[in-house]
Amino acid sequence: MNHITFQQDRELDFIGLGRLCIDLNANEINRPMEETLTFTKYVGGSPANITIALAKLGARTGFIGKVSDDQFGRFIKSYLHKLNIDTRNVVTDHTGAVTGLAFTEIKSPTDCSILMYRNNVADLKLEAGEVQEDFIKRAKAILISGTALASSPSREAVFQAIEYARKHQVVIIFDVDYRRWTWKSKEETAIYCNLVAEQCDVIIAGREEFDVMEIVTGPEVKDDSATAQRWFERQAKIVVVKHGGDGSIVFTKDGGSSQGGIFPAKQVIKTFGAGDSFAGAFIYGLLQGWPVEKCQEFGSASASIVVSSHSCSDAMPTVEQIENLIREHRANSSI
Ligand SMILES: Nc1ncnc2c1ncn2[C@@H]1O[C@H](COP(=O)(O)OP(=O)(O)O)[C@@H](O)[C@H]1O
Ligand SMILES: O=C(O)C[C@@H](O)[C@H](O)C(=O)COP(=O)(O)O
Repeated sequence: MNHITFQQDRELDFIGLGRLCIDLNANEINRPMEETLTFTKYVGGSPANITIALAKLGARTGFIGKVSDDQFGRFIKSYLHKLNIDTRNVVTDHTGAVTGLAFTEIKSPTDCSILMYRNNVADLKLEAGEVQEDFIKRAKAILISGTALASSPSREAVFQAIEYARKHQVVIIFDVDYRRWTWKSKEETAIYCNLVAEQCDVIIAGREEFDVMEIVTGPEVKDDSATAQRWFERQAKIVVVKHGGDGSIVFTKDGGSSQGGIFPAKQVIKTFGAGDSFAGAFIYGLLQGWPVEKCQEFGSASASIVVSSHSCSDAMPTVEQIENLIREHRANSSI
């Protein structure tokens, strides 16, 4: 029991909506970008990573997005096919738009940053008329990535998807996924993210992301419990506040909360990807009907595996890998 009721008669467990991009992760780790010579190419984009995480855990998944009509767009689509992610609503752009690129700089395990190239990107060109109602109604849950709200027409496509999801009782999950380069101002981010969050059943964001959303609404004092309460007065049943290496707190509408720590990684390679792997495994747990504490533990263990790896998407773990890590951790803690 976890406060979320999924419609059981659905062909798909989960649909991700938003960007399908490329991550170019520095091969020479512990160096600044200026001195980096080579990169490895992976499928990336936060909602893509989350959907890939769920697919690797065995969920039946699909995606709504737009890719460029070039080698990168084709690489992304074929990667999704290999993981059995339904791409019937992944549209190909024909206006000359490009794939967003995220170059990652791994200066040290704790000092990582991302250089994003996002001019004229295909993902933000998804139009409301391209979102298929018939596809959304086949799913138990849909994830909205906040970055898809950064400009039109993708912004309207999100609102269209939410309309269809609500009409067909598809659980709506919002990952705020704030990438400041994509937005004109924090106020713009706050206004659109708040408009979406008030229609969502599950909201997942870092403390700093909630702070951005609270610029226009308050409160002045930043408090996780007060933040969650504000969304429980709307549609939300679960609010997750992420705190990086300090773990996370999951709040539920009935007044419950669960403070979760992390699974310390043996070797942290980089910190990005933690949020996406956490979200993927957490949502997987919700779909299984697990209590939120178990979903949170599963998410944290998944994040620990991804921060120990070079990639985000490729490194998303299987159920067995996560269970092994949790078992190992318990065995070590009881020594
Ligand atoms: N260095 C780390 N080692 C192990 N787990 C981590 C680490 N950093 C984050 N996590 C886990 O991943 C979750 C999400 O991380 P966070 O950094 O808050 O998200 P985001 O990547 O979206 O900013 C945390 O709540 C925690 O469980
Ligand atoms: O989201 C992007 O466009 C880049 C991602 O693919 C990248 O790997 C990343 O930053 C992961 O984000 P996080 O999980 O929020 O740390």
